[in-house]
Amino acid sequence: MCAAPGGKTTAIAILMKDEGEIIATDRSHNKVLDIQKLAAEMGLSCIKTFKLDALKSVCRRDDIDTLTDPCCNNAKNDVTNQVFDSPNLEVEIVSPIVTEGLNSQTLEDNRDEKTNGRVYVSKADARKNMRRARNGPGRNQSVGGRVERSKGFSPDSFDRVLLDAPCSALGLRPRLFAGEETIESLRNHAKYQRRMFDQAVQLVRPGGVIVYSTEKGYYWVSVNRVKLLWGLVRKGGDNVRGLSFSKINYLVWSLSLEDTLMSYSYLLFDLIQQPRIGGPGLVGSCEFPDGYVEEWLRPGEEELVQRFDPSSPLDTIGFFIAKYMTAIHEMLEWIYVYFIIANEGSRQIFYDWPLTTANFVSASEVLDLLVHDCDLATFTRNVV
Ligand SMILES: C[S@@+](CC[C@H](N)C(=O)[O-])C[C@H]1O[C@@H](n2cnc3c(N)ncnc32)[C@H](O)[C@@H]1O
Repeated sequence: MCAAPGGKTTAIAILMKDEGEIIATDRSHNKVLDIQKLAAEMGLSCIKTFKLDALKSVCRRDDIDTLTDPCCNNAKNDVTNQVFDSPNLEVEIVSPIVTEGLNSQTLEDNRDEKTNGRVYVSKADARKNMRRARNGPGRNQSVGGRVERSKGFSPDSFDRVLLDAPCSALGLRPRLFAGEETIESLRNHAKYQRRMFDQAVQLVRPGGVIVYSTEKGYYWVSVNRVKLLWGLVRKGGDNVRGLSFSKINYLVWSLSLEDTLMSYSYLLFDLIQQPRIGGPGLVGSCEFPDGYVEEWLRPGEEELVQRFDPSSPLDTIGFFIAKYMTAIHEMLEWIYVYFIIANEGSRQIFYDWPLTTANFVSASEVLDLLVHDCDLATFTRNVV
């Protein structure tokens, strides 16, 4: 997910010796072309690319039920069948677009001379221009190409998911400190990334693996420094210099099952050890000026993630990686069960089940129930 321009995708394909199957998706049409181009340059053929908004990576249940969605017409088939046997995939042809130099000035440049220099741009065009400015034309700006647009994939249909979430670009060279973000924008960014993660959770099969990576400045900012920066924020307004509030620590926090969980899917995942090349994550919490407290990692969790700190002796950009494996992993015999209340179809209310030995049940029993949408009655009958 969020695969363009394809650096990690092609690296994975090489590790797989160009065997098996990799689905690489990105929401930007031109960037999907970049993945194709890179894969072709490297002579890799196991990569299939799609234009797909990561927030809509999972096809809707009614699409599965009504068999109308070409990508989801056979929920139990593997990815290959869902996607490539489908005759109805939409194919977009990109015509060459000239977007060189497109920036915030673009709207200004859209002046209609007949209106004496007054700017008239329809809202739709303005949005389109903004999108192009944000996504960029990609390296293939003068070359048209075919991009298949996916309508999403069935739940549980991937062995592994790499979500390389878009970042706020803080902590990236050359502009480590851009100072353009506001508290609100950073929080929204975190929510956006969390929604993507939620999709990844649904896509991966039980027992599968998710790797979440993002280029962030946040993780290399020490707790004290955050507090210091917040001091500056209070003084200087809403502009957070060089500081990006991020989501993965929050996710990890959720995954520690101490928070109200957004989705029961999180119950199924656990951080796992990984080859260590970066430093530990941040432990503690951060209080925002409005009183909101963001919890970071709990003691013991910091070694399960990797944080790359540009201010350390490592020659690195700010970066963060966490790897999750579903709790069905054989090493995990038990999981802590939360009550899931099927609140008229929505499973958003969670009640903590007191932590006693009696309340531990076999992971496979619970997972069987949780993975398949069960209602409270079934859950109670079978587990409680
Ligand atoms: C950090 S870059 C990915 C880098 C890539 N994984 C690599 O290693 O070459 C983030 C990507 O996320 C894409 N992106 C941003 N929002 C998206 C969304 N909602 N759905 C899909 N892709 C998105 C951007 O177009 C961008 O290509």
